[in-house]
Amino acid sequence: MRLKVCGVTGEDQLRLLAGAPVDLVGLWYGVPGGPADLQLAELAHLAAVARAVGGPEPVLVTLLSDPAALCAAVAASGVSRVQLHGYTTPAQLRAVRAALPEAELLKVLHVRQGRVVESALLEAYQRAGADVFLFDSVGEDGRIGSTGIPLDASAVEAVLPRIDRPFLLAGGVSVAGARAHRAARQHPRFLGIDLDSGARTPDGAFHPGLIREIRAAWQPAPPGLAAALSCARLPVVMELKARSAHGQDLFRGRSATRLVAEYTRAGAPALSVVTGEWFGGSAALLEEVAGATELPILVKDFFTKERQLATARAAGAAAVLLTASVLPRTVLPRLITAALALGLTPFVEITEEAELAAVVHPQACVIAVNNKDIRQREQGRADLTRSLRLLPAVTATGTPVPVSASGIETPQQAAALLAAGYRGLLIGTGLLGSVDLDSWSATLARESELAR
Ligand SMILES: O=C(O)c1ccccc1NCC(=O)[C@H](O)[C@H](O)COP(=O)(O)O
Repeated sequence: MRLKVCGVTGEDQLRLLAGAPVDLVGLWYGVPGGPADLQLAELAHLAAVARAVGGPEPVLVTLLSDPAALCAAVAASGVSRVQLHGYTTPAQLRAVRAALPEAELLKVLHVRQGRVVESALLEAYQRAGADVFLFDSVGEDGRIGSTGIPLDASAVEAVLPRIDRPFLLAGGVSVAGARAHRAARQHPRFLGIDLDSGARTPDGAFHPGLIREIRAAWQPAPPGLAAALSCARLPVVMELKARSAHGQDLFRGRSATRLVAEYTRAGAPALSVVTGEWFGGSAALLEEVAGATELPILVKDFFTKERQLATARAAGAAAVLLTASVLPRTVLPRLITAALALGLTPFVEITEEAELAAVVHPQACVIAVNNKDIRQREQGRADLTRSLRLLPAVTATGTPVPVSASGIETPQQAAALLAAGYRGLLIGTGLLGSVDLDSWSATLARESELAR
């Protein structure tokens, strides 16, 4: 993720920011009346200092859209990134592109009253040669640039499907604001954030500590479930399930937040949260877990409708359980497609080979074999040989990460399933019941190493 700080006016600020986690600094030029507007000579001087201190790279931030004036500023300052902050038209941007073929052009998209003002022109800006988009909020009075007003997340998300350029987010960027922009931060084209007021103390001075905190809060979440399992040393989705199928309390007085911390320390690449009521789950449990982690979260519930998937997505799910044995053959494909459209990984659980016939887009799904049977409310014994039997059929679908789920109690059983060819495991009761989670995962790591 890249972090840009805007409105730098002095050498001392540049030197301070050179020691902070900042990638780009915005130097204002051609912003009449703007509090940080610079004369051409000042712009050239600060750009030279920025290069000399070897810190963040300068960006020329301007309301100008006249190609000749912009060429002169670029020539005088040597700054090759130009942020067109005004209501530049696609035709003007095309002319700037022609005049500055080597420059990186950042086009600002203004968000006002819940919508992107330039929404109808997005494709035209892309065709005209914009390299990067930067979403920024507009004041009630029409004021633009460093307004300090939090950016409207839903206005941004509404246009993201039409954007094929990287994008930055600006407008009142703060630690607290990161949560609202979770979906945008996870978008593959998310490039970073741009801050001004959020980077300063009340007296207007830049504060590296604040910048560091904001950077940490906005860092995009790790990759989705399949990628997280593929890269993990211990590819175990660690589950938070409040009660067993027999009503036994599995949390034993531990809060969800504490369990998240323990699982994270034990090396979990992803978490599963059972929200289903049978297992003592709830939306509040998911909310607590989502607030305590940036790991991908699988939500386990009986999803039967598209709108339930959207609710799970909004609550922080990265993946959703779709249980093939309880969903009608016509419904499963629809839910898989809907989940994918929402940016969710379908975690499709099967218990028989025949259930695979209804799994569409298997390459985009994580397919898991459940060793228990949900139709018996998981009250029967687990059968791990089912996983071994069904592995060839699951692998043949092309799913990137075959998973074995449920009833895995010991690290030795887990290691044997990985050695057999499973790329991921899902474990709840075995981990929640273990007296020493760190030693459970260390044993699994050792056993897996030996099995290799
Ligand atoms: O399997 C389902 O359809 C289901 C639906 C709603 C809530 C929970 C559901 N299954 C429970 C589980 O999947 C298990 O908790 C999970 O596989 C872990 O099992 P275990 O390691 O044996 O606790």
